[in-house]
Amino acid sequence: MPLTPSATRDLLAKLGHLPKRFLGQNFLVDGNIVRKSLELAQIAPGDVVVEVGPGLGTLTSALLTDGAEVWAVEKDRTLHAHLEETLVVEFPSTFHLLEGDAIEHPLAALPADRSAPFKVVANLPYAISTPWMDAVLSGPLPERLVLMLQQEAAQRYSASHGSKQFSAISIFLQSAYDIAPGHKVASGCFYPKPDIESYLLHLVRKPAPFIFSPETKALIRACFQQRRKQIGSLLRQNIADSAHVSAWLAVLATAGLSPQTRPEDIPAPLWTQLSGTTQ
Ligand SMILES: C[S@@+](CC[C@H](N)C(=O)[O-])C[C@H]1O[C@@H](n2cnc3c(N)ncnc32)[C@H](O)[C@@H]1O
Repeated sequence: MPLTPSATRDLLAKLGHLPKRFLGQNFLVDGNIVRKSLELAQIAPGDVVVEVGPGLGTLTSALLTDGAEVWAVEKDRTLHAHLEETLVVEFPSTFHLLEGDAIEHPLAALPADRSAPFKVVANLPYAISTPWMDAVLSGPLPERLVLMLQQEAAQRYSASHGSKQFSAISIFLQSAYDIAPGHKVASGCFYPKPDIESYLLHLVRKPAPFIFSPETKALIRACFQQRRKQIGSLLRQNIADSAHVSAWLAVLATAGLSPQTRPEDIPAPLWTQLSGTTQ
């Protein structure tokens, strides 16, 4: 698989394919980043791995060569066809490739009987990273994820309460995963070079991960859409049952937080307790 900008350019020319910006087609061309991704994911022979957007197959071929069983979903028809003719032929029993959208198939159609345990390794198309992550957090949960992300998304996912980046996705993610400090990745590691900063983030599932119900997720999202408002009025505005509102406020009071607190100042672990009061 191509690992230099010129080899990538040549392969794209051979395929008659121009990288599509709207599909986030910035292909990895740096062997160190590929190795680092596999190392962080602790890939061992026999591991089941989901990949979103295999593209020209750079990460995919390293995963397959290291003995992983890969389930991948690629939206681009030309790239999907190229992989069908190359890696699917080379690894017929360990490479499972789906042509489709990762938002509809966040785990690349990984069957339930192959999903315990599994990992995710992906150089994500940046436009879908948060909706895809949100879909993955509905479970079954990967034990480990190594993700190439836009720096801004990586900061949002790992943000602490009290910061501007702290948001609903920070809460959902941090309630299920421990997030290791990420690595900044230079734009020269991709072809074509992206005009945004990239970050390699590494997430490890918590021993007792918390999955929010769809109703509680919607409520938390509604609170963060008006993040400058006070939690007391946000709860009254979004919950019809006043007993629920009182129960949530009582949990906050136990933690020393008043109804005047803003959503961004409530720590992630408290939101999981608040969630319990609605069930
Ligand atoms: C950043 S590139 C990564 C390519 C390759 N994995 C690499 O590291 O070189 C993102 C890939 O995701 C694919 N893609 C974009 N949107 C997608 C979607 N909604 N579902 C599945 N694949 C998608 C693109 O076609 C592209 O191949």
